[in-house]
Order: sequence, then structure tokens, then C-alpha cells
Amino acid sequence: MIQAPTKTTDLLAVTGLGVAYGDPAAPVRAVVDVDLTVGRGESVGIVGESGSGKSTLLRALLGLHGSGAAVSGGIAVDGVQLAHDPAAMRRVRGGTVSMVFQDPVNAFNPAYTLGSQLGRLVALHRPELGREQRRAHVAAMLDRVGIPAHRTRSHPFEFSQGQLQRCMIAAAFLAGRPALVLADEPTTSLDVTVEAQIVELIRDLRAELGMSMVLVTHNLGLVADLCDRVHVMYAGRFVEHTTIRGLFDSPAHPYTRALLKSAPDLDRVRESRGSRLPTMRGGVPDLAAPPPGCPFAPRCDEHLGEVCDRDLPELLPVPLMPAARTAHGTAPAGQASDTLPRPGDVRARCHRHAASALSGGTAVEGVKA
Ligand SMILES: Nc1ncnc2c1ncn2[C@@H]1O[C@H](COP(=O)(O)OP(=O)(O)OP(=O)(O)O)[C@@H](O)[C@H]1O
Repeated sequence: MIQAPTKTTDLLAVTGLGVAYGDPAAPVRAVVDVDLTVGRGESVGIVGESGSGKSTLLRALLGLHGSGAAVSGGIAVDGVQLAHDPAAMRRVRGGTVSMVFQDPVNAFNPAYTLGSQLGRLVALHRPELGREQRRAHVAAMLDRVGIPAHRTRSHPFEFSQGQLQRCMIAAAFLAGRPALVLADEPTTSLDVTVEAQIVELIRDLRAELGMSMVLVTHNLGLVADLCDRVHVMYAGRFVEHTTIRGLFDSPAHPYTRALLKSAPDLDRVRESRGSRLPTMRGGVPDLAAPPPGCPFAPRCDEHLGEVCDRDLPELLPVPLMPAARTAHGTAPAGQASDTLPRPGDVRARCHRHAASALSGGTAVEGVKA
């Protein structure tokens, strides 16, 4: 049985992380100045549109960004700095920190049976186990994720996508003793019923084993199901950091509000009766030549004027809206009040909030943040 981590310091501490691809003279800045901490046993979501840099960020945490990328900033796991130390990164990759990839089909080698691939992983991360113990461990791993042990003799192409995703979850959560699992869109390739089963499996394994998780997704419902707090990412930067309750009840950044409005749900689909569902206008800017000022300004419905086009806003604490403050004092029965946003929980990168803080509540046209 894998033991839950016990120390209280942050397990993951990312500071000023940057990842740039391509020509250094005109780089694609896929991740810019990202700070991220994950405590022991905590689950943190990262949401944003396609192309906002989520997968690049996650891959960089394990040094999987590829040789064409320039990485700057710090990545510390358990207090050990990994960012510019490939040997240290190799020591934690797959062991202390493991990863669930988006596409389970391409994550396995079609030429080898599942048992041999999982067996090699176990041998790498549990060298103390002998051959028979290793076999038993692989069978137990598969059994835990709902795959019959005799399927160790099958090849990856003999499994459905959902079964393969279960196998990948077994590899990430159970082959070694990970303290942190990075999950990149773990349900994107699955239909809704299988998605629900996989979400339940991940939730159960985390509850049982106590590991931390960073979950990257464009699916806000998945974040609500699996995370404690969330960062919203746009054009390579974090633009909002909030609690799950804060995300849905009092989103602070205009981009977060636009994301929530664009998320399809059954009620909205029913109401629209064939008319167009709301979408966000425009697209993520070219990350090789982002607009000056706030990168969301050209698409923002709450644009304040020149300041948004000129100055990049800082990530600042957001004063809670009255509704969120009230909600905090009156948590519904069964709802832990610490899941609700508290003053200081929410930070957003938006001139609107800087203006509001400076003027005592009223947004001011053209204010300098
Ligand atoms: N290997 C690479 N070489 C050059 N540019 C890249 C590379 N990988 C990603 N990018 C660019 O980095 C930016 C961010 O891509 P990334 O895949 O991280 O976004 P994402 O938010 O994860 O999107 P998705 O949800 O579609 O995976 C995009 O502009 C993409 O074209």
C-alpha cells in the first residue's frame, strides 16, 4: 500500500516558470512567469482554452518539454530544485511525480503486452520486488482499476480507450509511490459514461492514497469534481487563482466569466433549441506576438480603455463581491465553509480590480494599475 505523504510543507513549488519555443529572436512564449504551489494531498486545477499553455506547463514540470524549448524559473519538488538539473528531474519522473496523459492509445507501445510494460515500470520504481512479487503487483494494480488480471497478456490494441485509460491510471498511481500525479486532460478522449467512471476512479485512488494532483483540463465540471482550487490560464499566464466555489459563484476575471458562459450544459442546450450556444469571440493571441497590455483586452467585454491596451495587469488580490461574502457566512448544510472563497483567496490579473481597489469600489476609466 502506498503511504500518504505526511509533511506539511508544499510538495510542489513553481516560481517564475517560463517556457518558450522556437526562434529565440521571436519565441512562442507558451508559459510566462507562472507561480504555482501544491500542498501535500491537495488537488489543483488549471483551466483555459486550447492553446493557452496548459499542457506545456504540465510537461515542463517533468522536463518533458522537448529539446526545442527554453525553460526558465524554478521547479522544486519536496524542496529539491529540478528545473535545470536533468539528473534530479529523472530521479523524480515517474516515481515521486507521475503523469496521466491525454491519449492512452499512444501512451503504450503496441508491440508489447500490457503486463510486460507495466512490469518494466514496476521494476524501475520498486526495484526491491522480485519477479513473482512484481507479477503479483501488476495483477493487483490492474484489479484495483477494474481490469481482470488475465488481461496482462493482451496488447494495447486489444483494449478499449476507457480500459487503456484505466491502465494508464494504474501506471501513474500504483506502479511506484507517487506523491504527486500530473493529469493532462485525462478524460478528453472518452465518452460521458466512461468519463464519469474514470473521474470516480481518480477520486477514489486519491482518497485512498492521499497523493497530490495537478489537473489540466478545459472541462470546468471536471475541476469541480476533482480539485480543491483552480488557476485560470490565458495566453501562457495565470489570470485568476480561486477556490472551486469562487470559480462558479464569483469569477473575478472577465476571461473566467466568458469561459463559464461558453461552457455548454444540458439546460443551456435545451433552452437554445437549435439556436447558437454562446461562444467567446476571437481566439487566443499569437503567443509569438501577443498584444501589448492585457492579452485578453481585444476580446474583453469589460474593457476599461487605454490602460488595458497599454499595461499588463498584475495578479492582485480581489475584494470579494457582496454575494460571495454573504455566501461565506451562510454555507449551506453539508457544505464546508472553507470551500467558499475568503478575502485573499481570489487573485486576478485585471485592471478592473486594480481600479476598483484604488477607487474604493468604482472602476475608473483609464486608471493606471
Ligand atoms: N513543441 C512545440 N513547438 C512549438 N510550439 C509549441 C509546441 N508545443 C506547444 N506549442 C505552442 O504552445 C502554445 C500552447 O500550447 P499547449 O498545447 O501548451 O496549450 P494547451 O492549453 O494545452 O492547449 P490544448 O488544450 O489544445 O492542449 C500553442 O501556441 C502551441 O502552438
